[in-house]
Amino acid sequence: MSSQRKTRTFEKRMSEVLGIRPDEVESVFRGARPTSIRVNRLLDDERYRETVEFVRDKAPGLIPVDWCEHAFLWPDNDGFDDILPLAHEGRVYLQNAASLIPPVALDAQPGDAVLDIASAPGGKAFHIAARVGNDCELWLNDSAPPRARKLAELAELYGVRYAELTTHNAQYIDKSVPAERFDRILLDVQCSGEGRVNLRKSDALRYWSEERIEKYKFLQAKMCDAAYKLLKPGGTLVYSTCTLSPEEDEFPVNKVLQRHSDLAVEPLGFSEEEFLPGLNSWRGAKFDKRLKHAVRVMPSDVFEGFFVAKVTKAAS
Ligand SMILES: C[S@@+](CC[C@H](N)C(=O)[O-])C[C@H]1O[C@@H](n2cnc3c(N)ncnc32)[C@H](O)[C@@H]1O
Repeated sequence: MSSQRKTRTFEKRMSEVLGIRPDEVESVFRGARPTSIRVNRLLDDERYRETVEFVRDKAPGLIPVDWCEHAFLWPDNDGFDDILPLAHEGRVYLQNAASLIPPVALDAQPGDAVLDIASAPGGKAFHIAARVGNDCELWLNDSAPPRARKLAELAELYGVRYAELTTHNAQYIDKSVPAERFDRILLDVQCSGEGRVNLRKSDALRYWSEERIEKYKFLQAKMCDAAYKLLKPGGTLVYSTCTLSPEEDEFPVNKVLQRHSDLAVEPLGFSEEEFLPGLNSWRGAKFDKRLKHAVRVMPSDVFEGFFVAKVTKAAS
């Protein structure tokens, strides 16, 4: 497909998904989304305080995130060169603010058994560990061995303790890991990445296609089903993507809701103006009404496009 035709296909799809005109899509997907800063709460108290003071001094435009402790929006990314070395020392984690949502939604508690099924490079897993001061039994998994090795290095840098690091394929992970083992599971899957598309770049859609979306859709549904089996009764599963196509967002969650009657979709409990409810239909497919509690993050000057659903399993 020519790149112009691909761009038109993308614009048409995103205009339908976001409820905007095709000619408005370019302005939504026009830009570099700034990184946010999460100060690593696993640092000792003094180093933590020093780090907060340093970043606030070098980046006076920081805005604390009211639903996420130790994190700041950084709209202008002013002072970036001063702050970047802190990331190389494990003192801050730099990522788009949308990536702060899943660990907060997961809300792991001290002592929980937690599995992050697609962990690398580790931003969300490290955030989960930091929220409970390493007081959880954290299992990390990523099917790509080189990425898993990097994850192990970064976990050490950020002072994150984990119980296991495995390289299972998420869609079959239930064959290797005991059933009903975890209180909390994060499934932050590989996706078509539409939330990160910057249409100003000539190769922005190089890896994007509707065929790829169809392929991911079935894989992601299998991953959700495998994750369901590993979740304890009373446990919480957070499913997230950095994409906006309903095939990769509502569809896999809808499938797992259809298959298992003991699941519910919970509201996240915090919000931003970019947070929109999950869809209840898409191109003829109807979704479970409870998916309105899922959150689609509209791309903005702060957030990348993102999707998060918080699913709970009834206690037995
Ligand atoms: C969106 S990234 C995860 C980002 C990570 N959660 C974080 O916060 O840093 C998706 C990850 O899934 C891994 N992956 C891809 N296919 C997989 C599969 N079938 N099973 C498990 N992991 C997979 C990729 O190697 C990649 O690291």
